[in-house]
Amino acid sequence: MSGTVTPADKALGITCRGLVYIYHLDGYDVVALSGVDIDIAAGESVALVGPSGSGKSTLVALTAGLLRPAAGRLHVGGHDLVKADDDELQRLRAGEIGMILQGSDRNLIPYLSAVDNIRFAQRGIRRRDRADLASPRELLALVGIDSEADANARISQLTLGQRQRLAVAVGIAGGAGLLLADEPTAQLDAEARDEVVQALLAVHAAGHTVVVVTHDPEVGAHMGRTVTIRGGRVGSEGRRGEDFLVMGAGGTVHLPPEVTARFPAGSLLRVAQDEDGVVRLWAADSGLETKDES
Ligand SMILES: Nc1ncnc2c1ncn2[C@@H]1O[C@H](COP(=O)(O)OP(=O)(O)OP(=O)(O)O)[C@@H](O)[C@H]1O
Repeated sequence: MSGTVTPADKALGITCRGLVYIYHLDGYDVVALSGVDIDIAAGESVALVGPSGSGKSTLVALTAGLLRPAAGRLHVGGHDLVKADDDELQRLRAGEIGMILQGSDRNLIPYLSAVDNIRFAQRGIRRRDRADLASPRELLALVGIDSEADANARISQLTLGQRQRLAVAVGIAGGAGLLLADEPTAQLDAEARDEVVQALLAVHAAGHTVVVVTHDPEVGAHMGRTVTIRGGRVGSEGRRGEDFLVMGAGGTVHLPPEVTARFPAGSLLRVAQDEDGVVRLWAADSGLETKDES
């Protein structure tokens, strides 16, 4: 895969502070995100992982401007997505923010060829900016779709893996500095999954920020960082195979389930810091309390 598409100066970072999102259903509300604090630097590659229903898709949909936060702050590059009006959000989605939705049939126009899918994605870009865009064949080469036959094939003639790689190319076709991908390797076998990962890495190497929602540890392992979303918040963060808790705004820390299982909701906890920097946490009514106070 070549790396000819280089918008390094265009990569966009993400900042979320206390981000809240609530789905309103008949008669009741579902709090999908309950205060997400996250910083993703321009040019990073990040996997969002975590249990089903923890809020990963909601977070990327907000970041793509497809949903609007109920509270909190959300910036993508220099854009304030809370304040942006509908026109600005639409412009961002057409150009600066690329999104691969969950489900392989939602990102491509089935009756167009691979090349025409990319051309279609580029039609929304202002004429004067179009000259700066990579050509469809450059974008296809970047994601490993090199042959003339595949470039001109209709979507139905491509394998599922090729379609997902094409969706990656379509995602950045408008010059996006940020590519968001929601479960891009679901339903793929290991070989096709690895090819999609290579396509995402090529896009990242070409200078784009890449954020991938995934349940697949193999996918997460290839990203620079993994962020675990748990119960609508950032639970922990993985770097080079090690998992860390993340200090949130105002000193909030989301403890891992094996720790919270030991402390029922409403438990009173004591916190102490040793001289060597180790922070200890224990229940106020445990034996340790007496021991420590002696
Ligand atoms: N359209 C919707 N209407 C109501 N509730 C929703 C809707 N979409 C998601 N939810 C709820 O919001 C919460 C977060 O869902 P979300 O899809 O963001 O999680 P997720 O981590 O992406 O899950 P998965 O890994 O299964 O895709 C869940 O409780 C889910 O049931």
